[in-house]
Amino acid sequence: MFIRASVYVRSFGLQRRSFANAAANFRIPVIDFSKFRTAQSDVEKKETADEIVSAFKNSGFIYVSNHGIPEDTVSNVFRKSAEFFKMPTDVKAQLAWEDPRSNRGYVQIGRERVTQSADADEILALREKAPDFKESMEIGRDWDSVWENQWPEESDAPGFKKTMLNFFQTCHELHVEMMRSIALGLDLSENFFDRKIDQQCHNLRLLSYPPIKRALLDGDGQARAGSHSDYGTLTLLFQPQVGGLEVMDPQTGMFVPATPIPSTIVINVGDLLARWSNDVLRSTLHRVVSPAKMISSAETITPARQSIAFFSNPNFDTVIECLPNCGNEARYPPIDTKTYIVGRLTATYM
Ligand SMILES: O=C(O)CCC(=O)C(=O)O
Ligand SMILES: [Fe+2]
Repeated sequence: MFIRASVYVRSFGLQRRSFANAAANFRIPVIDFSKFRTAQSDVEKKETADEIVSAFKNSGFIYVSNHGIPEDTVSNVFRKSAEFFKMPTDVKAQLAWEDPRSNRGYVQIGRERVTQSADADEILALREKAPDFKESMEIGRDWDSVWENQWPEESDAPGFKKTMLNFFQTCHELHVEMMRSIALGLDLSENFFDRKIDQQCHNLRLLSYPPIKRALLDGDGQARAGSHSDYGTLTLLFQPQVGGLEVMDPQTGMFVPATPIPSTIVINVGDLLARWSNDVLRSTLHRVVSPAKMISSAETITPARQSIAFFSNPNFDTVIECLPNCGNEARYPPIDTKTYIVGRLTATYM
């Protein structure tokens, strides 16, 4: 099954215009992952793996249904996340994100400006002019020998830590299965990635986008999250019903809404997996803007939005170099995961 991309796209000035034909070929397919997990034969497994890899080659994004994470689990994580962000600002500020090598803690509105730019001055100018209008809480593996998570007091956020740690593990397990499907889809052995991704060097990000005047959000260059690609291997994105996520159609360069589909997870390829695959798999630009559907034409406030992103990474010491079956000539020199990820984070935070 394929979802038709909406006919609405935005120019950078964020006015809506209709490009029905131009956007018509862009598809984010819905993949039924139970067909992979419960496949009766290798042939059956490979069929789903091929579907996934084909989508990652084309759009870089898929919706995954029957992913195995119970709805209750996801709604509980959303609930605990909402409780966290409701804590007083000074309590959250004590948990502040401090170091890109740790990438853990609370990030207040305006500290991050995601962008494709690698130029420090340009990023600073963007951040001053139009910071991302969001706050986030970043959580890493809890047993790291150097970096500690910034947990709130149990009395301030009851059950928060336990919920998030369980969810971290759940997402890790799904990501391992996904990477197995990618291995098969690239004609590698199913367990090719297993030992390279087993140290859980991931980042669970809780996101909260406060209500904001639509006119402000639609201002020049302003967004809830500016146009960017993700850094790691795969991002598992749990979207709310409030829309706003848009994905760039690589053929036309236009952004199209990735309309929320209940019970699915949006999964996209990050830059490191694109690099690992010698650009066979696509890391696609995306952003979060005010949702396309207005409650009424008189609506002036964009409703609050919450989302949960699990950014999965290879082990920090895994060297990323051109995978087998991904072309004869490597486009990029080898790089270890830690150098790459910490470098990207250093550029986007202040
Ligand atoms: O909130 C969302 O839906 C997407 C967020 C995102 O793309 C990111 O944090 O990298
Ligand atoms: Fe993203």
